[in-house]
Amino acid sequence: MEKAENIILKKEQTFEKYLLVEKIRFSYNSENIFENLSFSLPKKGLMQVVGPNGAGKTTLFKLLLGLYNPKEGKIIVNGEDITGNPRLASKYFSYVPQLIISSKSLNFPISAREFLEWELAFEERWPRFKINNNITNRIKNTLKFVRLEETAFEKDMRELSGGQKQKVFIAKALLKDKPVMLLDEPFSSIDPATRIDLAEIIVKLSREKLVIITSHDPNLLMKNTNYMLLLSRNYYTFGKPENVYKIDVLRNIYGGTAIEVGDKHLHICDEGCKP
Ligand SMILES: Nc1ncnc2c1ncn2[C@@H]1O[C@H](COP(=O)(O)OP(=O)(O)OP(=O)(O)O)[C@@H](O)[C@H]1O
Repeated sequence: MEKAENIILKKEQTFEKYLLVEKIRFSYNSENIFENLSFSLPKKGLMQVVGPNGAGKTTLFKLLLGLYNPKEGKIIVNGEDITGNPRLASKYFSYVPQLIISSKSLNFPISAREFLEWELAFEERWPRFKINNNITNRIKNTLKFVRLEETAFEKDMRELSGGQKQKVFIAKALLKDKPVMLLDEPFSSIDPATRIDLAEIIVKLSREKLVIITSHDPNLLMKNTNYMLLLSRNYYTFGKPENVYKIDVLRNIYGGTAIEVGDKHLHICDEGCKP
């Protein structure tokens, strides 16, 4: 029989390849979004998923969250096969969806603090859950961690700016304290100053957990990025930025809108920039 301490050790073991995506094939209809997609990540750090509209970034997140079953392949977290199983996936992942600022559904008349209290009440399974000072303090500390100004804690969410709302949603995900955080385009519709603020928060988080973000502007976090997944339909490259974030790879993905500026600074042109 196995000794008790061995069993405990096994339970606490962290696999070096903490998140393993293995040979994923996925399609919504006849056309494959992913074909043989594989990558692996350690327990901590930052990965940026970069690719043009429709490349499959959000689909990848939905696969990680177990919301879709791939046609082939597996997703394994810390040795546990979570493929197509949202309940198992929710043990490991928290998710901040892309914030669509124009969405009326985000304009609910509830304060940031109340919103998070409700979130926590929903997460806690014990029936006598009551909001007390400890819970309120935990929420306030989380809101401070994401650098939401204290004057915004009690404001209705509909009065908050896009950046402030984004921070509340990151705080909501953080309260769940899951080992992997997925952020879908956290910088979209956010003003430049708040982007820098958010970027610093993301870097801080990536020292504690695995953070995966999708982005159209990888340069903002490039210095602190440990891995990149560059995606376009049926083509992908994965690796450390110094090995994969190269102009020829970007041109494969973005075509002529990928440009090299000055001293090897890579840039993906949007509407306001002419290649
Ligand atoms: N539920 C669905 N049913 C059918 N096709 C879908 C569905 N969801 C997404 N798609 C298609 O799959 C492709 C990948 O979509 P996805 O949203 O994952 O791309 P993305 O890289 O996140 O794009 P964006 O940068 O615009 O957010 C797109 O062509 C999209 O139209």
